[in-house]
Parts: sequence; structure tokens; C-alpha cells
Amino acid sequence: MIKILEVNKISKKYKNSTQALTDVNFSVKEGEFVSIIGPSGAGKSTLLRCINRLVDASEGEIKLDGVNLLSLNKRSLQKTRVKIGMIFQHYNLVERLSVIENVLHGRLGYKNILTGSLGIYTQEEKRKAIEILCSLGMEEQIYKRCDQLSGGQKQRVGIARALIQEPRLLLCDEPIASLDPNASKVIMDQLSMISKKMGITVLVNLHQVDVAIKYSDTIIGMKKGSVVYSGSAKGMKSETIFDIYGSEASELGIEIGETHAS
Ligand SMILES: Nc1ncnc2c1ncn2[C@@H]1O[C@H](COP(=O)(O)OP(=O)(O)OP(=O)(O)O)[C@@H](O)[C@H]1O
Repeated sequence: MIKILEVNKISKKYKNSTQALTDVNFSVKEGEFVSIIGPSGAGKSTLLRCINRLVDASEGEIKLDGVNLLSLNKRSLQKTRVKIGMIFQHYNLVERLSVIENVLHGRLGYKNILTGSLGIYTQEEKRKAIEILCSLGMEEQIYKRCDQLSGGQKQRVGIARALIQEPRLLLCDEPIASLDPNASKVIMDQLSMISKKMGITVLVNLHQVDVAIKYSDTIIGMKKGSVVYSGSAKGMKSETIFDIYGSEASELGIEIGETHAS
């Protein structure tokens, strides 16, 4: 399978001297479902943010389809960024706008300043927005304001907004951290469908190790800014989880055998 993403020797030091990432290396294949796990402060969010350049890495290269994202100027970056969808823990929606308006915002990367600022979308874009929302079970919410939605519904709007971008890669920063177990399952099932049926590569930060193991092809385990495990989800052993989480591992209460069986 083709490598869609290559992260080579990435380090990030914030201005306050926090070394958030040190020599991070991994690659992701097209259509793969990859979870990044690790304790709080391990660098998971910083890593995702470096990939879409919300944060600039201090060293290294990040290649998407062979193009080093860190070498792109502002204009080229804007063009390439439409290939990267992003989903956030707190959804990042414009709450006073309708569901469909929020979804259409996902097309802004394809617009010029005028059509973008006036919110001018084609009939085809509107049709596509509705089609995506229906495929995510949101047919009854299309014209509702986002502040009338549940957390799980808001996250589905976030997913729809990312999908209408027609991304090659979907980055999800703790997409279920604010959701109850039922809503979390709906979102994880939809992300899995996006990877397996639509062939879009999914890279997701998760705190829930059991969920990561259940849904992922590959797991990247991080600790103190470094990758300490990179391999198949099925190959994860209790010792690996202990290595990643240290004394926190027992508090997570994960029975690895049960997780693999589910
Ligand atoms: N903007 C910032 N400026 C300075 N330091 C930061 C900034 N963002 C994150 N950090 C620090 O970088 C390190 C990694 O943080 P990061 O948020 O990437 O970890 P994380 O694994 O995503 O944590 P969590 O699971 O709690 O979200 C931490 O020490 C954090 O305090």
C-alpha cells in the first residue's frame, strides 16, 4: 500500500522552552486507521497540529503524498491543507449558524476571498453537504442551529465539515473526549466507516486505550514527546501499555485480552 504520510525526525520546542516532541518518526499508509495514545502531555495534540501546520515543527519533515509540508509557502500550504480534514474535541463550530452552513465552511479552502467571505456556495456543494449529513444520520438536523444539537450531533457536523473538503487525511484530536459512551461509539463507528469504506486515512488522538485497540489498524504510543510503540493494534501487549502509561496504566483498568476479543 502507498504511504500517504511520512513523519521524519520531527521535534517541537515551544517558545517557553517546553520540548513537546523529540525525533518523532512514523509513516501511515493510505486508508489506514491509526490511533495515537499516551498520557496527558505526551505530545499527541502537538503532533497532530504539526501535521496540519497549526503549529510549526522546529525540526524534521512531514510529507503528505511525498510533498514536505514544512517547506511550503503560505499559498501552497493553503492548497495542500484542503487535503487534510481536522476534527476537534470541542467541535469548533459556529454555534449560531445552521448545521448546513457549518458544513459548507469546509469548502472555504476552495474559494477566493470574495466568494468565501460572502458565503457563496454552488448547488453542487449544497447537494453534497446534504448527502454527507444524511450519510451520517443527520437528515433531521440539516437546518437547525448548531447550539440546539447534542455533543454527538455536533461532532457529526464536524465530521461532515471535514468530509466536504474531500480530504486525503483526516486528523481527529480527541474526537470523543467530551462524549458519553453511546455517542462515542457512533462517532468511532463513523470514523471507521470513513477509513474502511471511503478509503480516507484517519489519524486520531485518543485517551481511551481500549477504544484505540478496538478500532485501529495501527497504534502509535507516545511518552514524553517520543514514540515508544509503533505497530499493529493487535500486537499491543499489557507490558507495552504499562511502558507508555507507567503507573497510570493500572488506573486505566484495561484488560488487554478482553479488548482484543471485542
Ligand atoms: N502552546 C504551547 N506553548 C507551550 N507549551 C505547550 C503548548 N502546547 C502544549 N504545550 C506543552 O507541550 C507538551 C505536550 O502537550 P500536548 O498538548 O501536545 O500533549 P497531549 O499528549 O496532547 O496532552 P493531552 O492528552 O493532555 O491533551 C506539554 O508539556 C504541554 O504543556
